[in-house]
Amino acid sequence: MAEAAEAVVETHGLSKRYRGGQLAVDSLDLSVPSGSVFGFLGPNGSGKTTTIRMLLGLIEPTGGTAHLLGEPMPRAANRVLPQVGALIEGPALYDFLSGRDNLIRYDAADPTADPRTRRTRVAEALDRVGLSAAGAKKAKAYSLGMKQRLGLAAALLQPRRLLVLDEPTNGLDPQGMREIRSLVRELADDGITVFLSSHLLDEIEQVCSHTAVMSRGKLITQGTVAEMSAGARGRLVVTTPDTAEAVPVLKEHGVMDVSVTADRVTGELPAAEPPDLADVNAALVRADVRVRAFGLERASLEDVFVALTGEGFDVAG
Ligand SMILES: Nc1ncnc2c1ncn2[C@@H]1O[C@H](COP(=O)(O)OP(=O)(O)OP(=O)(O)O)[C@@H](O)[C@H]1O
Repeated sequence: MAEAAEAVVETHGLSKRYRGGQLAVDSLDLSVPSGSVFGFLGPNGSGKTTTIRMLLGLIEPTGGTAHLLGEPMPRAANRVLPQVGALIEGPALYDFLSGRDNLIRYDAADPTADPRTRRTRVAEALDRVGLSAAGAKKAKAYSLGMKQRLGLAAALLQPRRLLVLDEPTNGLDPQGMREIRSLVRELADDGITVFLSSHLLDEIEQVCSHTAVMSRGKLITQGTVAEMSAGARGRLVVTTPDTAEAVPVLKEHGVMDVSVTADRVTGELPAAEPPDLADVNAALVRADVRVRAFGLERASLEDVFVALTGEGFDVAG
């Protein structure tokens, strides 16, 4: 029998009201299963960074509780944080030092790190993020993506149970994004739980097993990415040169919100008593609609977000 996975991050009623009066995080109940790649999704300003800062004990909550690796934060910070790697708002790097020397500085700043094994640890961390060959280059010659990978290497100098990454691909070009995403998958394969925030829906769909969706400081939903997309109904898509003839047939079968773009007619199936798709297809053929393709488009997380909030997902910024 499968046991419920232990929660690596658990919050109850976690809230933060900033001094200006703004309730940035409102009664958050979050549960991040061990071994997951957990995508913390929300538009800019929805409270993700504030939550991450509370989880890591960088700011005090104004309400509720947060547990990291089963221990209360910020009380147990000294015991917990050595097992947690974090990358928030890009790594602080010395531009005039090489990538390797930057890591040596990070390692030397850790009082628990044995100086005798420092060089090995640094070499292994560089190797893990694919920067061995570039290790001797000055950090100022690094691309943004390489700097971000160096930041990850710094977070991986010690064995970690949890990695917390705040918008790790923000500002990166597509190649840099791909590198970070595949690195995240590799780390998860090694058994590290990864908690990452993002305002990019497709990023969450590509790399995460689980997700929590935030809007205006509140948690809207959480669960596995697969369950969430399956829960939202996809749109019916008919590809045909006879769009004008297809529209009334779909409407007769209860399809709602029918719209036409080029040779595609799409519409939403009613939740109550959806028509049998075989009947809809047969009716199209009877009405001499020449059908090139017919099927349900998989629902995206964006559909889920829109269905739950009634708002568009603003990906600007
Ligand atoms: N130090 C602060 N003092 C007052 N208000 C703040 C502070 N930090 C954030 N806020 C406000 O709290 C809300 C949530 O911000 P937060 O940075 O947590 O959101 P976010 O989802 O991480 O967005 P982003 O991706 O833009 O960082 C915003 O309205 C923001 O303006």
